[in-house]
Amino acid sequence: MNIGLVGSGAIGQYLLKNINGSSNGDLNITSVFVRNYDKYKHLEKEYNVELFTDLNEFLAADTDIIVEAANVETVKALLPEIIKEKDTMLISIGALADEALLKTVSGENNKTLHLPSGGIGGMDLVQNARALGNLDTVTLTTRKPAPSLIDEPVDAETVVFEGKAKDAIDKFPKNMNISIILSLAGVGIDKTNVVLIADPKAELNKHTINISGSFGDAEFTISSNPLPENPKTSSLAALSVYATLERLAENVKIG
Ligand SMILES: NC(=O)C1=CN([C@@H]2O[C@H](COP(=O)(O)OP(=O)(O)OC[C@H]3O[C@@H](n4cnc5c(N)ncnc54)[C@H](OP(=O)(O)O)[C@@H]3O)[C@@H](O)[C@H]2O)C=CC1
Ligand SMILES: O=C([O-])CC(=O)C(=O)O
Repeated sequence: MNIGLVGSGAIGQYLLKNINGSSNGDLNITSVFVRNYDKYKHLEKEYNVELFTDLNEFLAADTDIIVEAANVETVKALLPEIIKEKDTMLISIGALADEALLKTVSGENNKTLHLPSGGIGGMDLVQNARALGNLDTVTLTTRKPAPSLIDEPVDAETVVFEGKAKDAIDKFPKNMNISIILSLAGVGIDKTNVVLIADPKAELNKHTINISGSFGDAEFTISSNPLPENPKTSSLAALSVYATLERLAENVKIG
């Protein structure tokens, strides 16, 4: 499978290293879309990829899927064009809090949009629980090392946001993409509760999800190492893109 990558930061380079940098079955990143050619031209030789700065040329290249690992703004700007041409996988899922964009990309003539579970998991469970409309409450509590969330130092753990997912992603677009995948799987951006805690003692990104409905209730916690290249981002987020790509080719589907 030929992959076109948008964004070459912590997640993008993790994918390049683990897909092109190892002898890896069917996956191959062949094209990379960047906004600054000089900054990333070293990737061409390092990973045997072609760099593009023109979106039309990038989309015309021989790729089976586009994988985005850039940011929410880039998704808002580029996704409507990309999804007309190619199956696409997003990690900056927060862009889909924009209901007009979500409607545009869900259009009939579009290609398939894949949304990995990113820094969290259990999205199968959440979707099962809401299947007959009987999911009542969903709450995400995220605790991260304080510098990932706020610039000013704090001595004690501090709640920096408490409210609904639609406002969480507006205030923390680099940390709250998970609140939007959880909303899409569950009860929507207006009903999904979010608590965000900056913890000066934390070393891991810790996400606890509580749901309740007619099935019963569930609570699960993910503690993930931050990626060294971007500590805001959990290593599980990069793994989730990689593993979702691998699963595309499988004909036994789990979950
Ligand atoms: N869904 C989830 O669970 C999670 C989502 N994320 C999200 O994933 C995204 C990527 O994360 P991460 O790799 O850590 O971020 P980084 O900041 O490390 O990398 C972002 C990359 O995107 C590039 N980029 C930005 N704008 C554009 C553009 N217009 N065109 C092409 N490339 C662009 C940047 O290039 P440049 O050097 O030019 O700025 C950089 O290479 C972020 O939005 C992050 O918030 C992260 C963790 C979990
Ligand atoms: O990786 C994480 O822990 C979550 C994250 O940054 C996001 O959802 O934007």
